[in-house]
Amino acid sequence: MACRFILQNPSKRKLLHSTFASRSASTLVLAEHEGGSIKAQSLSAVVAANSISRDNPVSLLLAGSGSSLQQAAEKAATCHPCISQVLVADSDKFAYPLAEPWGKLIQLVQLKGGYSHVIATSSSFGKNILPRAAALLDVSPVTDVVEINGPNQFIRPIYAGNALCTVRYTGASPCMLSVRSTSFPVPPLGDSKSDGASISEVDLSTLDEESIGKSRFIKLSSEETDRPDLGSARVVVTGGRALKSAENFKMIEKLAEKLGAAVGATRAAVDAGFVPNELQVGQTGKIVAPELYMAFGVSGAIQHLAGMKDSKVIVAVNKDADAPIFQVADYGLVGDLFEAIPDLLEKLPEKK
Ligand SMILES: Cc1cc2nc3c(=O)[nH]c(=O)nc-3n(C[C@H](O)[C@H](O)[C@H](O)COP(=O)(O)OP(=O)(O)OC[C@H]3O[C@@H](n4cnc5c(N)ncnc54)[C@H](O)[C@@H]3O)c2cc1C
Repeated sequence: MACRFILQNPSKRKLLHSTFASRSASTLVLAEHEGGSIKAQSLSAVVAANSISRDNPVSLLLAGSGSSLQQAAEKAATCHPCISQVLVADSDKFAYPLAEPWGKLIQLVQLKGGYSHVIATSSSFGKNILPRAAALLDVSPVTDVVEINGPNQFIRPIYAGNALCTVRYTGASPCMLSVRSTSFPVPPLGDSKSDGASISEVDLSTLDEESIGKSRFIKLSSEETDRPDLGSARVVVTGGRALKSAENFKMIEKLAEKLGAAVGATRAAVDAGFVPNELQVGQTGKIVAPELYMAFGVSGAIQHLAGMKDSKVIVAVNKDADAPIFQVADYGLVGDLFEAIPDLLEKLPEKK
């Protein structure tokens, strides 16, 4: 499969972009930050950027407002030797990741910096922002990349992860990519031997209210939890429809608590109202690849496997010996989860 473009006005495009093949690589990474630090997923995007070519200066774009943005920028400047500069867009307009202002920001930064590649993670942030920025830049993004083989060749899953497709990007610059963070291991923070990248403010004077768009942030509803983030947890405990009720699903939560794990769910469990949508793992949920994935009462439908089959060790408990989950499981127990989970809870030590 090749990415091709239908150019409505090719001469106009030439003003904005040099052709992809003629440029040496330089990459803009769109980074997310929280509590004064870069999110681990964004560090995966840096690792991905670094694998495009050896000589590939990486610029990190951070946007938001307040002191936590500046803290994140300072940490980002030393977090990986390939980062040559950190660009900071400090404005209330970027306090929340709305696609409209972010799209305009990326367009502004790209037109000034002329990057060959723009990379974000395939998180809800990247999925929201990248397509709008790509439309503004008149290019077609390559999404869900799991492997990078040079500046214009990428591997991405298709058919719910049942096949891998090699994409040769033949379009104009920038080549915009969203990458699966689970496929690009995160380096430890602060292990850079370099003195640190330069930090510069993005000149936002040309971004007026009108160009920013009409969307407004209203509110964010999120659950306060001490549990690790599902997308980056080392251990995930998932429950399926077999749990039967939200009350029973609490067993999964208790087990996760004892193991210091994140909680996951199948779509059937989410649709039945046992847990909120943000816990769904799979094709239309989160993609995870923890060191240990434990699945209780999960059949292993193809759409669920698409979100977890790259986990290092998979443990499945299902009373049906023919359940497809056992085809990907490293350890399987044919049995009743209503016996297995209480047994585990009893035998596991209390979390300190
Ligand atoms: C376009 C599309 C996108 C989708 N996206 C997703 C997605 O992102 N994520 C996702 O998960 N699904 C997704 N689905 C749905 C998917 O096809 C399955 O329907 C869903 O994953 C099934 O969830 P489940 O395994 O919990 O339920 P079921 O398939 O009903 O399986 C329940 C399992 O529990 C076992 N069981 C029952 N009782 C017990 C017990 N007491 N002890 C132990 N085992 C027991 C049964 O043997 C069975 O294997 C999608 C579907 C479509 C069409």
